[in-house]
Amino acid sequence: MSALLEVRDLVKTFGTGEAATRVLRGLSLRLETGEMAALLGPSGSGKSTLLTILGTLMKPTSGRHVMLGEDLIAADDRALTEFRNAHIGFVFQFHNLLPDFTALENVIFPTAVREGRETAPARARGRDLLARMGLAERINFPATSLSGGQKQRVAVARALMNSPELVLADEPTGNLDRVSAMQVMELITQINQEEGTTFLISTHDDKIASLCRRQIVVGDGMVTG
Ligand SMILES: Nc1ncnc2c1ncn2[C@@H]1O[C@H](COP(=O)(O)OP(=O)(O)OP(=O)(O)O)[C@@H](O)[C@H]1O
Repeated sequence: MSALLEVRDLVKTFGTGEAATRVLRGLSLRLETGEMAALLGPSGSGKSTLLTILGTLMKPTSGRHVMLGEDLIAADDRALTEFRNAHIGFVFQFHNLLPDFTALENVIFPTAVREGRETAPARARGRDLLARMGLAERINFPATSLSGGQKQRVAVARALMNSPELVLADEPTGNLDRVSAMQVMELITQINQEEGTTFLISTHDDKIASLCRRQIVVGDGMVTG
């Protein structure tokens, strides 16, 4: 395996002066290509902050951040947006689907916006991903008519649309019942194994974490295990 990304000595401080909160305190982490890792740690330990930085949605106060050989600290906003669109997918606890759009429209919408139109290859990729998520029968159903677990599977398909090397998932099963959570994890595992997509999944659930080959524990703003 080779390094997909590495962060070193990450510090993130929110606010200034007496109100300053140092959330990350010199965190270092390396993720190899093809890993499937759980991100664990108590509430407030900095998991979401770390995922936001790894997703290039926010820069750290200081530290190094390299992914696919690119120095993301030096990159400007435009370069970061391009990098993120090409290489990183996101799944959140709340799926954020557009309620009046169908499952397929939700999956291809971000790509269609970026490309300025809906292309036939994008529709084909969207259909294929939804079929792999077990949603072949639901492709043209509006998002509102889907169950919580089905919506989250649409969100996973959306994250995979551009074949990202890295998917960051912030408590993707936090809002699901056990059966739906396991289905989502099975599909993630399958994509990880078949396509070599790297997943970093934050969770409070030990059962979910145990399905990942690696467990990364964050405590007090650093990796503790
Ligand atoms: N934009 C912000 N401004 C100020 N403080 C923030 C901001 N974002 C996060 N924090 C603080 O940083 C700390 C870590 O938050 P973060 O959401 O990263 O933790 P977490 O480990 O993901 O927690 P949880 O498991 O509850 O989701 C918290 O104390 C939070 O209040």
